[in-house]
Amino acid sequence: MNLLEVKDLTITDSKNGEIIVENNNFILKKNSCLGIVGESGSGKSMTVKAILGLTNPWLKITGSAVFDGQELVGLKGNTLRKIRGRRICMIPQDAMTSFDPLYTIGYQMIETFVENLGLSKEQSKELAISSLEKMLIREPEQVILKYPHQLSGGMLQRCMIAIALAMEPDIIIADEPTTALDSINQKEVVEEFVRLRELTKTSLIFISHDLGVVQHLATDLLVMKDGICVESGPAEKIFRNPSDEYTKYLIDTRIHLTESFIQSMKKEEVM
Ligand SMILES: Nc1ncnc2c1ncn2[C@@H]1O[C@H](COP(=O)(O)OP(=O)(O)OP(=O)(O)O)[C@@H](O)[C@H]1O
Repeated sequence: MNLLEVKDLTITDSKNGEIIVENNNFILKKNSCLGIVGESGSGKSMTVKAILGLTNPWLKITGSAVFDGQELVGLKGNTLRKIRGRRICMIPQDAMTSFDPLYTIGYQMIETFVENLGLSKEQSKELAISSLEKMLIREPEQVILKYPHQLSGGMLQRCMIAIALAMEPDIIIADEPTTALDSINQKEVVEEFVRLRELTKTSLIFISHDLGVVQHLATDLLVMKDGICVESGPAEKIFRNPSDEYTKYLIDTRIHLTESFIQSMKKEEVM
């Protein structure tokens, strides 16, 4: 079943007439993961922000994005805010800036659950701890007492994923969630997303410029370049037999990078 159906989504900067994203089309099926890939500035973030009504007012959005039977393009105020908070959750690039430095992680998780799920403070605290446990975070009772600066970027990102998990949304959108992390934390966070997909029936849109990251998760792919979708379809098929030159380039660079990484690891082993 299609959960989100995007048709001819176009974003134009009304200040200068520049087209930022042109005629984007894709479908997110229930219980699937759509990977949106492409280099920086190709329009990946803009595409999802437009769907969620998070773009600046001078950007004109045309086309359609139907979520569970409801058109999102042109939807205003409270209705969209409710969908955004509860049914579609967005995990940002940098968790460090998403948490308020003045409050503990627990306080912020509890506030979110009280407000969005209508739970009591006590129930919200229990949910905070159990959702951190599901993300295999050790000593969650201690973690919720910490302030953001006392935790690593990877840990904060895992807390973000735990919040999204607890909200049980229909869709989680993760916008380059590993970009701000070092490679060890990146690997861990990707593993959390794999676990999240196994634990829940939540559908996922995972944005990344790194095909290697997406490869572990995506069931479907959308490849973007200069605001245009150059290729889309089942991930396995695209990885096996890409039809677009740019997709081929992305896959080749990825293979090259992986090979040089393996070679450098071998060298270190010899030394
Ligand atoms: N507020 C804005 N007004 C006008 N143009 C914008 C605005 N924000 C971004 N853009 C432009 O839109 C284009 C697409 O940006 P977008 O952030 O979607 O790219 P991206 O593929 O997500 O890149 P990244 O991986 O760096 O996040 C860029 O050329 C950018 O300069």
